Amino acid sequence: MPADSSGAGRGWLRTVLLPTLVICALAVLVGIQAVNRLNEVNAQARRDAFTLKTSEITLRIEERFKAYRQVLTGARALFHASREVSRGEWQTYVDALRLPAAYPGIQGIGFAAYIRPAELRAHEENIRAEGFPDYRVSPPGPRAEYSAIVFIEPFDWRNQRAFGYDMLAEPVRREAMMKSLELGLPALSGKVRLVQETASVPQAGVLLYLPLFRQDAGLHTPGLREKALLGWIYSPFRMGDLITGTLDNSDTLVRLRIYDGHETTPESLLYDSHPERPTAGRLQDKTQLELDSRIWTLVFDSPPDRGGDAPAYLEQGAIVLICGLFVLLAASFFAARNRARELARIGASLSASEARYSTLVNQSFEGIAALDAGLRFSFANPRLQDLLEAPGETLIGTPFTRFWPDDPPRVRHFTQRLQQGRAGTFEQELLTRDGRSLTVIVTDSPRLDADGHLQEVILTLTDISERKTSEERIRFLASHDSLTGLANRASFMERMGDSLLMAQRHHTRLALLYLDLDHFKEVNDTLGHAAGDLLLVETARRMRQCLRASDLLARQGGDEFMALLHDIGTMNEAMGVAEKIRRAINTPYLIDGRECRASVSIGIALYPDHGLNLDSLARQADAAMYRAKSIGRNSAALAPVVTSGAAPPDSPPPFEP
Ligand SMILES: Nc1nc2c(ncn2[C@@H]2O[C@H](COP(=O)(O)OP(=O)(O)OP(=O)(O)O)[C@@H](O)[C@H]2O)c(=O)[nH]1
Repeated sequence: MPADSSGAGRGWLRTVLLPTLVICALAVLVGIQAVNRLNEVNAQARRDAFTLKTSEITLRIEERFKAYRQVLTGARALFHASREVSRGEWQTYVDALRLPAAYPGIQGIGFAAYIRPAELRAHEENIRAEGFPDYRVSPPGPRAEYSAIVFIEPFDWRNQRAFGYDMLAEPVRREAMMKSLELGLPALSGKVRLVQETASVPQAGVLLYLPLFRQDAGLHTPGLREKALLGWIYSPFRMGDLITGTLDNSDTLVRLRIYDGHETTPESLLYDSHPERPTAGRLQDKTQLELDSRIWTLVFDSPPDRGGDAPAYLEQGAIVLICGLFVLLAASFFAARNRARELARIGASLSASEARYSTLVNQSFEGIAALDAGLRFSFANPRLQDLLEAPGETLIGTPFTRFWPDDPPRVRHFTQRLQQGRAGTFEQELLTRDGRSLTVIVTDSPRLDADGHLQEVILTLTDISERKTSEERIRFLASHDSLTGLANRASFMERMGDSLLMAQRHHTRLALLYLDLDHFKEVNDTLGHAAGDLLLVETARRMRQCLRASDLLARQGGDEFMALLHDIGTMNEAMGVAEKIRRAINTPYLIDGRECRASVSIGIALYPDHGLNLDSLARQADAAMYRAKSIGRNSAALAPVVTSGAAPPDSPPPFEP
């Protein structure tokens, strides 16, 4: 992996993944806490609702018994009101109570008379005399005391099964009856099978007894109460009917089991609302209810779980979803923040880079420009504007080649090369807006689009005008005399070599002139060196004027000059040119406002008359010049004619002015 991509990867881990994982972990913790808390709250709410429901049911059973007790108390009042209660009155009273509708579960209201053994026979005869010839107290057999159900309304077939039944003969009933007698209060029996019970699935039964005493008897001791006892007003209850009638629809979801006493054994089970439920509910409540001297244990079980608590799971799911969304939001937030930071960093880097390049471009000593696809300026840095002497606003949109000298083939080649996307570097002469010429090195870099079309060209222009001038100057100085501008000796000799070759080929005559100013030292000494220079320049100019354009003139050094005359016909012709020069030099000068005079001594050597090569001709001309000096200066002298190897024409004597 490249270093920068691994660096970017580490940055992403640090700025996006890590904080997202932290948020994720926090979200999971918070989510777990929230789910746990929600579960606790839900469980507590269920517990509270369950407890409320069980309290409600307990209270309802208690209230129901209060009402039944009231019924018995009402019946006792009937006895007290009419000293002797007839069977008809009893029936009327019970009918008025509308038992099935108003008191569900109650099997009837009865009266069981208390019978001492001595009264048993009379009792049975009295009842038989009322129209029940088969009446007898059951079960039969001698006992210490008897009771017998004499009234039981409604007197239907079921209750008639209990008619004459001695409840004292049965221990459970007896216990309740004796308890009520002992206390003088209502007493509830334990679990019994009612005499009236005939169902194949019998319900457990209980009976509620209220003792009835003679009205005017003292009752403050058990003995007095026993003496005054007439019997018991009582009600038999079928537990199933009793409790089912007590509960409403919402109660039936709860499993209620009622046990007689403190034990919760199958034997003591009085009622089970849902015997089909094998297991205990998630919530269970147990409470003890004291009802008329009897303890009932009520066991409540919550409804069984049916695939969980849907609303709670929905809420937990919502919390998990919110946590997930929170994590996603956090991840996208950190990623977006990272992207924004990266963009800001790139933006800052681009700005810095742009500022850097802008400075470089604007301060560059090179001309820098951008051209559009039509090779028109779209940008030009200040240096280029200076070079072309054109401000930016006039430059933008102007074709680059407009600054070129008229050269259509060169412009065409340049354009084609760039359109092909080929970069190049070349030297180009430019004409500024003001017409000044300058030489630049152009480096171009074209940029093509994906389809290969030219989009832009970046140009760099380096002004080499000064360098070119210097080079030309150096080249010039290498071959010329700097004071007079004439060719120097080396250059002269080189060109003279060429001239000799031409003369050989074309059989023409050349004349080499050595010219030395006379007494030039005195000029320097009297007028000064600068004046001497001016005189040298002027003498050189006058010499040049005396020559044809094709003739060569050079300064050998000091006050010595050389001239090469081409196509010389005769020696006199050469002498004529020398004389012309002599006279021109001898014409007075005005140097620094002062008139002065000069003269020159000239030696002449002809090709091929006086020599066939450079050296011999130079020697001959030099010697002739010294001869001219020696004969008095301000004159020209011809070299002596050489007889061998040359074709000497006429050989004139030294020329005298
Ligand atoms: N002003 C000036 N003087 C120069 C230059 N080059 C050489 N000279 C002087 O020119 C003089 C040349 O002297 P010569 O040729 O030796 O002697 P002359 O005085 O000309 O006398 P003759 O040649 O014998 O007539 C010297 O005094 C040099 O110093 C120059 O470039 N400028």
